[in-house]
Amino acid sequence: MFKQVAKQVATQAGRNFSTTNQNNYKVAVCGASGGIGQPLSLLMKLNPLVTELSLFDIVHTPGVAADLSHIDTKSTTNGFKGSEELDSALKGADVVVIPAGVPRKPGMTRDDLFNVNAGIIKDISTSIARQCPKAMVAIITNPVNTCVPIAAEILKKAGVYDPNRLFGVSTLDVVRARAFIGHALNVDPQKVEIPVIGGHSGVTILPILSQCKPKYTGSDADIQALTVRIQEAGTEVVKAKAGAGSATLSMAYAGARFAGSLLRGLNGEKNVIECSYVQSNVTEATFFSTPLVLGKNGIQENLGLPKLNDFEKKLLEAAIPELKNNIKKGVDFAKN
Ligand SMILES: NC(=O)C1=CN([C@@H]2O[C@H](COP(=O)(O)OP(=O)(O)OC[C@H]3O[C@@H](n4cnc5c(N)ncnc54)[C@H](O)[C@@H]3O)[C@@H](O)[C@H]2O)C=CC1
Ligand SMILES: O=C([O-])CC(=O)C(=O)O
Repeated sequence: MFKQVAKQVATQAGRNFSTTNQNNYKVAVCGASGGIGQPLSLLMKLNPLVTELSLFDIVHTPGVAADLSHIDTKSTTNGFKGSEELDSALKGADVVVIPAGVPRKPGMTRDDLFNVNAGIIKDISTSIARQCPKAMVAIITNPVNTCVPIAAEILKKAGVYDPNRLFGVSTLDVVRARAFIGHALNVDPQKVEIPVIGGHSGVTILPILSQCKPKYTGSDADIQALTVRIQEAGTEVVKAKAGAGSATLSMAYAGARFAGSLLRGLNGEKNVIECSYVQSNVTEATFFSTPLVLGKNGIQENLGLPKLNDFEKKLLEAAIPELKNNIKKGVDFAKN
């Protein structure tokens, strides 16, 4: 009877669920009081798969948690403040989303954030290894290209690293590509499908416009300009915010979409596909974003490189050395 009802609900929702759904997950947000953290936590509070929302930051989390806890959704919300409460915040989490750390100001590169943010990722990863070694970990903190290898090394040192459960969040690049293409083609951006592969900074961001659906019909000059706009979209926001930080609201949306996809995969939904920056043997770079099928154990299948045209092959060639440097910097930091 229960199975029948569950199947009916799944069919009504138009989704392909298995009938062994758990439907109750603990999500921890680290950096929950920040420009991304607050709206991201709000969106996670609205996710029906979440039953426990754990908010960690070094400031303000009691207030953020009290505020969100008055929303009439089923999840409980708890705030944890300061490094001494990090372990409690992460204990038993199924998904950990990390937007902790400093953002860019005009004139800075993402790599300029390394000195502050590398240590933050190291500390949070160390606690993850102790408190929720099986969690899906989604790193938003920049430089993503370097922070993900740092987390991998820390988890390796603790003997709990599972490359299928560690993700760099590059979803905002896909979200932006869909927005820009949708508006250029005058179609609903939600109907646009486009892989954005590589990493998450400048030339390492590779929008594969040749594989866009519906077909992107711009001229070669349009393709060149749109590619650069997607690669530099973060800087566009940093400049527009004029010293008040970088993308927060669009990132919260993108982060909630990615965390939501991790939860849907965990919950047995089929065909959940996202691009994300993960350990990879698809190219010479040992971390690389490609489309992934997400499932109960994280990455179920890496769908590999989409078909590339000559222009995109050149973009890939330019990205690899930069990515390799970014990755080495993270590995060296964590090893020493
Ligand atoms: N992956 C992506 O596509 C994007 C990444 N980002 C990155 O996300 C990060 C956060 O950006 P914003 O929210 O705008 O910054 P923010 O400064 O508004 O918030 C950061 C939060 O992290 C907290 N924090 C600092 N140290 C911490 C620690 N040790 N543990 C826990 N929390 C700590 C701060 O108290 C603050 O509440 C930045 O590194 C930024 O570059 C931003 C946009 C897009
Ligand atoms: O540009 C930044 O510093 C923040 C970021 O990663 C983005 O908006 O893509």
